[in-house]
Amino acid sequence: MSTFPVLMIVSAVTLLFLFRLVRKHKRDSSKSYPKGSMGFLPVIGESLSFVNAHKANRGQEWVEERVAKYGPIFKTSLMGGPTVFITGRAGTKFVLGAETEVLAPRQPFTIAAIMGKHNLFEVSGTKRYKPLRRAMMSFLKPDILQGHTKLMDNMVKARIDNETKGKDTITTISFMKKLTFHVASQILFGIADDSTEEALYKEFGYCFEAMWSAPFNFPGTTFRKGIQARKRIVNTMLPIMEKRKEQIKKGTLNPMNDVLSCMLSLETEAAENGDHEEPITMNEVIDNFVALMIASHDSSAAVLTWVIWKLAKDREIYDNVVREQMSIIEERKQRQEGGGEADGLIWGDVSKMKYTWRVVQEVVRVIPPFFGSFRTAIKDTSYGGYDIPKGWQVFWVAFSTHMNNDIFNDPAKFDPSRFDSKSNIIPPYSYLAFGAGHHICIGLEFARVEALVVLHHMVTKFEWSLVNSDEKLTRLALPYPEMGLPINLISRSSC
Ligand code: HEM
Repeated sequence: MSTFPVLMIVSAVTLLFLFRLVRKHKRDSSKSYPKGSMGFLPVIGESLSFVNAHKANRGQEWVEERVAKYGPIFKTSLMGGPTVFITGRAGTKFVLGAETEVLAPRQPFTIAAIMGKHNLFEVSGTKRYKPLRRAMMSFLKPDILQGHTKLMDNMVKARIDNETKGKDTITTISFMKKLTFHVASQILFGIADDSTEEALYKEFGYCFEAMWSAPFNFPGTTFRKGIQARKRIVNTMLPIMEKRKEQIKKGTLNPMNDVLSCMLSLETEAAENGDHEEPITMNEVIDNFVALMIASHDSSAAVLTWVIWKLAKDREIYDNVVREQMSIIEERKQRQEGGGEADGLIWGDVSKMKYTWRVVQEVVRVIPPFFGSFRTAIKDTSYGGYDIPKGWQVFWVAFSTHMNNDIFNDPAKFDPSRFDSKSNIIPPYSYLAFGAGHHICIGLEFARVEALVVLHHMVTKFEWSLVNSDEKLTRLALPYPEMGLPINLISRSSC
């Protein structure tokens, strides 16, 4: 065969390639990208240096170094992709207030694989986001949660009594993880059977580890163990969900019983009514069960652990919290004597725990459970004079407003009174412990009630001291005490 046609084809392809390259270069050189370093290694970029700094609780320094060098908007390469960090209140407002059609939350590969492709974080920016969020919110709104306060109170009290019986030391993080998992299982998901809860607790433990592991799906890897655990979770939950769907259909189960039933009832209703909105599918319910369990219990456990730490460190704050909680007990006694509500906390009691809640808010201002999080540009966009091309990641950072002197006066000082809304107004997009804008945490009210109920029982039952007074903070995604925060418990009856 003559070589001429082959040469012609090769030349044409080469010319086309060169033409495209020049066009791309021209296009790119007309763009203005933020300053910054993409690291030396392709794909890895600056991921290792960021993750190491983050783990050692030097994430803030890592960001501040780059802000000093490149400005409040800088580029880097993280988790396999070009990433723009946007700091400060106006920048945070841009990121968190952006429509999901422009910037959508997307999780790194390992997290998305564990939570499933239909989870709320992954589907934002698609038409499935709104019906799913609505289904969850129908249970998580305050007027529905009110009805569950008593049950939560009984459950928390019983679990704390049981888990501390005969013990004078507990490891706070594992104690709180089990407690918040228990509350989430029963109240959020209606799982009342202890052995199912225990089995799920173990499986979710593998899932957590896998979410932050290297994405290698080979036998024996942490990621593979998480994927297998997820499969077992699905196998455990599917028959439970099928049974519950039947009960809702027959009218023997109130769909407002828990968030899982809310999602299942929408599936049932939409399927029966032939609604034009596509019904929520079983796959969507299961993925969002996994995502909600992960979103709900670990963050609450981390927050409670740091509040316990703070209360052990700061006697004045601790005394103020104790005073408020003891007054709730006093009021309850008076209520009972007057023939009112029987034993136990009710919604009205929780609403009075204003100081304790301000302490929690201040703890998560100083130690935000989420350092920040990713968005992905769904289309080309720009901010602050810089272009952000489609596909690039954008990262918002909580401390950049939490530690800003212009927003929080003397930000290094621990001062719960900043959250007293009568004397202070915190500008929008400044306090980011629970996010802000379109994706603000839907579990905030649940987390608030849970934290207050747990703290009520802890401070009215015990005094405590830290086993290691200088325990360090380490971060995976969430902030954990390096040694799990062991504390010595002294029962109040023996104080
Ligand atoms: C103290 C505990 C909690 C903290 C600190 C927390 C924090 C956050 C933050 C910072 C976000 C925003 C993430 C972003 O914009 O990228 C968020 C979103 C979310 N949280 Fe929470 N959360 C907590 C408890 C809960 C609970 C109890 C639930 C469920 C019952 C929950 C469910 C969610 C969901 C589903 C979203 C995504 C909302 C959306 O994209 O529309 N969280 N949370």
